[in-house]
Amino acid sequence: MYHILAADSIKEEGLLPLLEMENAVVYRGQTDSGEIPLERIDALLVRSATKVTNELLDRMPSLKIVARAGVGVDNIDIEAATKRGIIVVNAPDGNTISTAEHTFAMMASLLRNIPHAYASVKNYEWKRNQFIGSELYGKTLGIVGMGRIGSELAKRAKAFEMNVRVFDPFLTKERAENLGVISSSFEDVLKSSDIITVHTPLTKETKGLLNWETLKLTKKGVYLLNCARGGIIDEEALAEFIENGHVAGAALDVFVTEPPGDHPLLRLDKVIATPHLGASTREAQLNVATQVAKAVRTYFEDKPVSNSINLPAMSRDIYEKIRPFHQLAVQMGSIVSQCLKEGVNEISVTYSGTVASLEISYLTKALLSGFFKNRIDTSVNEVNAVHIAKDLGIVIGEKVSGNSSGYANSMSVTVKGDNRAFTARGTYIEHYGPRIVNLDGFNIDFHPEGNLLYIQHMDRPGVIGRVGNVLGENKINIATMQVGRKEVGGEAIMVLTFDRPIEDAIMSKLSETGDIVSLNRILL
Ligand SMILES: NC(=O)c1ccc[n+]([C@@H]2O[C@H](COP(=O)([O-])OP(=O)(O)OC[C@H]3O[C@@H](n4cnc5c(N)ncnc54)[C@H](O)[C@@H]3O)[C@@H](O)[C@H]2O)c1
Ligand SMILES: O=C(O)CC[C@@H](O)C(=O)O
Repeated sequence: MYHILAADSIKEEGLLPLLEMENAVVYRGQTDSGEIPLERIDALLVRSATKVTNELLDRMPSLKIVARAGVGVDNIDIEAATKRGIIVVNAPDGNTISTAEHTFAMMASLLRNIPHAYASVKNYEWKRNQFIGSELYGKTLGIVGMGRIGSELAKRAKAFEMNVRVFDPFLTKERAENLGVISSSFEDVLKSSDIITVHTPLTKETKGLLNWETLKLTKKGVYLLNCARGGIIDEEALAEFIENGHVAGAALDVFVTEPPGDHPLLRLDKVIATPHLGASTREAQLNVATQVAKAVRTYFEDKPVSNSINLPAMSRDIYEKIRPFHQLAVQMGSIVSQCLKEGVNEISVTYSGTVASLEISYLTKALLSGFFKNRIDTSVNEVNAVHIAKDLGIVIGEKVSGNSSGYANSMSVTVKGDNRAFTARGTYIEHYGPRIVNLDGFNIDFHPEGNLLYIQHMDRPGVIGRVGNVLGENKINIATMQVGRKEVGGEAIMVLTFDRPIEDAIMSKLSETGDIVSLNRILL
């Protein structure tokens, strides 16, 4: 049974994909209410109120997925989640239109004094001269951050015949042309805009993007808007620039601390504000809740989850192509881990043939998860495998090669330890499934599954028979057996599969049969 917590008043209707699951129980409530069995929760759905901190994650040891019903994930400690192997997903486009419309409404309200005029009329006043505003028509709107919301806002501004200048370091010339906007430098946007609005995520780079220095570059009488995240415009600097008359007014939907309490900006008449309402429409809330509920359900159904923040994005089509190799990668990681029983310093994976054109970084992560599974206590998966490798000081290599050794596709992994290295090569053959075709330089061909025994021995008459005898005497049935050698009379290998694991006592007997170099049980 999966235990799912939907916090932060996520729209109930959107939870339907989860409520319909027979093997899930959905709790509603806050993580700090004391009423939720946090230690049992497998999936956590949040909006912006819940802060998914390292401490909260410590109290949720069963957590596997955090789903943010919205865009910004700055309320989630992604690093801490990733280290624990917790997948983080968001709903990136469900509230785009709502937020763009809200920003537009804020802009119009600000320039036409609507909140102030409304309050005055409600106070039975009729002061028409006091609320003279400005037209949007012909004004230059500077948009900082031309992603989903910035782009939708630009379209609306164009419809109002505004000039749109934008700054986004990742905006291509072609996209700017398609949107009919002028792509400029940040400085140029600051200097030329009558109204500036920010639509970037809150990151180390964007925190205080508009600050004491950059605000000086703006036009006197500029209007500023922040419907993205508190702190992108430095709040203290903004208050000062409004008070000294440089900034004509500001519209804020977001604050560094929410709710902002008795905030200096709220005492200023030229500031209009809403309580983080950008995404607060029925449509957006249904969209984002449905998107994340579907993502969580998909995850529990063991299917690829789109919109993951800490895994490569993958469509269903791409996943279907990668799926067979994914299983092979996990098995290969596990095989090399069990065959080289010592600390490793380096793991290098080489892809060739058809697999090389797929999302190989995902396969490398899968291989690492297979490698670490039997080595460390922490639950390890594609999300945290690279972190774990880094923490252990293991160097990860990943490359594509033109040499697939005659196979349509091939994956090869070499692990280097303090004393020796070990290599395995695998391939996926249509209708046959995954095959291991080389172990430690020996050509072989076996299906990587179940209880295996990997024996390195001298290529001498009688070795195979003696191994068979020991197993037969101990009533162990050999399911399959493959042999490989490099040269006659040199070293050779056997890979045997069984219906049950081989006990320690039998391993000792096998090691004593003569001409055995090494024995390794492999459990896949
Ligand atoms: N007020 C609300 O309720 C509400 C609702 C939704 C989103 N948001 C906020 O709006 C932000 C934008 O949302 P979106 O869906 O458009 O995201 P997005 O990822 O589509 O767009 C963000 C854009 O910012 C650009 N960017 C990043 N760093 C930049 C920098 N230093 N300078 C200029 N541009 C930079 C990126 O290239 C990207 O194009 C979100 O991160 C979220 O914090 C707020
Ligand atoms: O949950 C909300 O209402 C806010 C969402 C918004 O800030 C976002 O980043 O998507």
